[in-house]
Amino acid sequence: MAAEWGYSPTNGPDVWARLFPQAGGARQSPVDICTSIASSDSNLEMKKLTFAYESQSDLRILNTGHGWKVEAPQSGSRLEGGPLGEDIYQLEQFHCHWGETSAEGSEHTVDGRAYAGELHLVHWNTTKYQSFAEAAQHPDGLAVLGVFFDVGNESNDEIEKIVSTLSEIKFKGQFTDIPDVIDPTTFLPSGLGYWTYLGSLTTPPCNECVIWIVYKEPITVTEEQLVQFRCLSACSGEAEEFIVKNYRPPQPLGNRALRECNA
Ligand SMILES: Cc1ccn(O)c(=O)c1
Ligand SMILES: [Zn+2]
Repeated sequence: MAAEWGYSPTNGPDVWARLFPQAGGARQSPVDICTSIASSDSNLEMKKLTFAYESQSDLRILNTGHGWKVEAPQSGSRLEGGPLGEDIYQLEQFHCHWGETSAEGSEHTVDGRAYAGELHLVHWNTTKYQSFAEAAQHPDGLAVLGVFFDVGNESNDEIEKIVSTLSEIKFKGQFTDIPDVIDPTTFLPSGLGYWTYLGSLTTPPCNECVIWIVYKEPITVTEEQLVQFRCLSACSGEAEEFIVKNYRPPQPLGNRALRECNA
């Protein structure tokens, strides 16, 4: 039975490549965003990144054993423009990465600085591919919007809708429906400037199929909300092994272009 990957010293990011060869590739994510080498590109300003999401209720949230994930296949959603060429990408799911304390937790870092967490809105290329699974096999198959979390005093109402369900999915494999209406647009910061580069999934099998779009401006969550994330269990049974961290550290950017758009 393949060893279960995770984030501990014996099954974490340092050893993923043994079981998942792509994890050792040259186009891996996350990366440290070195702002001094980010190049602005007028094409990104001209072809504005646009998104349109539906508000949905009864979305299913599950405990994957590596965190929470909201399944949000939205045939009516559209992410296009910016670095996405002529293709239209559709929302599939969103989830989050966090750390043991709020001093860490994001996957991407900015000039070496980590944020307290990072939300990923995962989309797939419906112009070229017939399914999410097929898209994940191609270099332009997925587009992931990354949004950093800063810790502040105001609770994030949309994140609170997620937090309020976590007691029902304490154990790996459990799922429930989020009764509240979720509007993914509310997860996005007010300032829409972003960095973009070609990368990968940040969890095994680490397919090199993602066009990353990481917003510069963080959104705010509270420490209490992050504490609730850390109470999820990585196990399905009684043995409680809390998911206190589920972020992959930055990988080499290599000779990849890092572009920015100050929308
Ligand atoms: C599809 C996928 C899987 C894992 N992660 O972390 C992502 O951000 C996207
Ligand atoms: Zn992710």
